[in-house]
Amino acid sequence: MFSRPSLCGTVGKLCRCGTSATGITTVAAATVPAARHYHEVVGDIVCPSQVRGIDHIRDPRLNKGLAFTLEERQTLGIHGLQPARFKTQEEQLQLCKIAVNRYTEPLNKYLYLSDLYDRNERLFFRFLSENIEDLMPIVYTPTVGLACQRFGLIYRRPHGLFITYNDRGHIFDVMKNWPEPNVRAICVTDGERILGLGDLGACGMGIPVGKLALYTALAGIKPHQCLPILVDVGTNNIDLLEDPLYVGLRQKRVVGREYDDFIDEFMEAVVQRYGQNTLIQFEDFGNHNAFRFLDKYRNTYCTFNDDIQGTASVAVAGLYASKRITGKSFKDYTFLFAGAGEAAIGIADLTVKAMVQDGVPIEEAYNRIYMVDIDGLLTKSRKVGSLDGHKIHYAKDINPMTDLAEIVSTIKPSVLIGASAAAGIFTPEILRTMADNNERPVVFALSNPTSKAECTAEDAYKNTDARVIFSSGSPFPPVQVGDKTFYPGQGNNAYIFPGVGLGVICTGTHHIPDEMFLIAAQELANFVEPSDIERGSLYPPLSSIREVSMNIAVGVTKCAYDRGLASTYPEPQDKRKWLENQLYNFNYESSMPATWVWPRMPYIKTREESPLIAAIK
Ligand SMILES: NC(=O)C1=CN([C@@H]2O[C@H](COP(=O)(O)OP(=O)(O)OC[C@H]3O[C@@H](n4cnc5c(N)ncnc54)[C@H](OP(=O)(O)O)[C@@H]3O)[C@@H](O)[C@H]2O)C=CC1
Ligand SMILES: CC(=O)C(=O)O
Ligand SMILES: [Mg+2]
Repeated sequence: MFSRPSLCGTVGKLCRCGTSATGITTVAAATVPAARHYHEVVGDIVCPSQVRGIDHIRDPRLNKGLAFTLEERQTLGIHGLQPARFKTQEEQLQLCKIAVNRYTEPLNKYLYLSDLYDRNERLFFRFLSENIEDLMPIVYTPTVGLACQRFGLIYRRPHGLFITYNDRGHIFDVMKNWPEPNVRAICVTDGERILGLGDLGACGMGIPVGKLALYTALAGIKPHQCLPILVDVGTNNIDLLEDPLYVGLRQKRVVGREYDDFIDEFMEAVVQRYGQNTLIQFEDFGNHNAFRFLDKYRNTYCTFNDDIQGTASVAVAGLYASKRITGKSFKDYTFLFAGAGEAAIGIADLTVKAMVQDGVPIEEAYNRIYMVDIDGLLTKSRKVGSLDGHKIHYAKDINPMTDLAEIVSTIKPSVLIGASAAAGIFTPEILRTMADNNERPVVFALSNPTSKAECTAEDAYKNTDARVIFSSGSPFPPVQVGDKTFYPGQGNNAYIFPGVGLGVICTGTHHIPDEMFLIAAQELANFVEPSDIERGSLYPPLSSIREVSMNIAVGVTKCAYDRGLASTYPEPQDKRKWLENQLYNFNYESSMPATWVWPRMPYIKTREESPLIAAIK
């Protein structure tokens, strides 16, 4: 149980369930109004028996499908509303598998899962968490990109909050309409840079919904503690503005002072509604805003930018793991980034930190990193203004070059990292040059979705005599070269943000230092087994990502207490166990009231009276 004052909530009446706030005290708690307990069908402690009849089945948080026992069906007044058969959650999971596999189109699988989420929350999350290799590509990249592009067509029910520019001055009031009182983690986007697909405006909502589904599925953070938000300030995507199916504000993006004031108000409203330590994950904002907001809010709010910091962490983990194959240390690497935006700069900055930690002097670390943006190599001779922000650190005193193939031939990088959203720019020629210059070239094609990757896994292996150490942002199928099959790993921030999120919200961390992302990178790299490397992957299999998330959360928790950033006290001794005790229960719980029952229909046999019913678990 997280250390927050309102642990249970039934609509509008003071709680008489006897539940008390946890004995753990937190600084955050002091900022929240005095603990008042309400019973609601929301949050952590629900009193399921208070929602009876068909409403019980219609509530996805209470619904268990055919797993309601005879006693529960009697007690809840739902007897007869379902067929006679009883099914365990395990049987239901088997059915889900059959059902989702009936669809061949990924978008139809996405819709099936979305319906399941609306119907039966625990079944959805258990299904997702136990089948992550098959289902992550559906709820996340690449299919979530398609779902965003078709958002106006497929939108059905609210999975998050839309706050539009018309709500300025009233954002707190809009936030009050979200029914959950105990949100701990928000993922927010303004839809300006959705994956590598550009400005999708309000259709970008699919991204925070998908990210937060992974918070639960991969790190066990309770779903009611997660809130996806789309701040709708318009879109500059002309196709969307002209599309009759577009569901967002039909106007150009609000910019400048008005936009900044709006985001300021949003941040303040989050704190007012949910407390100072509410985690706010910025996702898929445009480049020019992403860095500004990170700099502006990182020391005053509990916030991080996933595209900058989460991506940095997963990529640096891959670099750590690559050293085990190349046998080199960071000081022997030369890095070339195709892209100099959120992801690339984030990775470069954290790589510098990792190199410095490995004993490389900071100037030497910067010297080892070359970057290319849309205008070519970052050089000192560039016009003033074209080296804005963080780019300046990586500009080199060499002749300008614009052709990536020429740059690769000249710089001779040992590591080539793509985060450009420019599909196919790692041409066969470039990959062959990487192989000519390195015994084991390292190539990351991190852009999402699959259609935006700098190269395919197949191209990477086939143009390097299969010597490449490869990873990609979106999943690629295994590649067969000769008699060997390679299983490329997925260099995606999904390995990082759920574990960081768990550690941060459990500890009530005030703000999140970069150090936590370096710790996360090291935890992830430590989890990589020789067998993963052997099969061609720099990352552990997705099926073990829940264990990875827990290790990351433990590392983040230690850091939060060591650095005095935690506000949940007392400090737990056994941090892993303490974290585990706060996780979501993916299994159905009893729907029977603890102390009293409605009279059962007298002609129905009880478990004891009927051997048939007694056999049902
Ligand atoms: N795998 C993962 O976990 C993640 C992957 N990504 C992916 O990375 C990609 C980029 O995202 P992000 O960094 O946020 O976007 P940004 O818009 O911040 O950065 C894109 C960068 O690519 C540069 N660029 C564009 N076209 C080319 C080109 N043809 N050659 C060289 N450079 C080019 C841009 O140049 P300029 O600066 O001049 O505009 C810019 O520096 C997206 O596809 C995104 O999905 C992002 C986050 C996480
Ligand atoms: C993975 C991710 O965050 C992105 O592509 O934007
Ligand atoms: Mg992103």
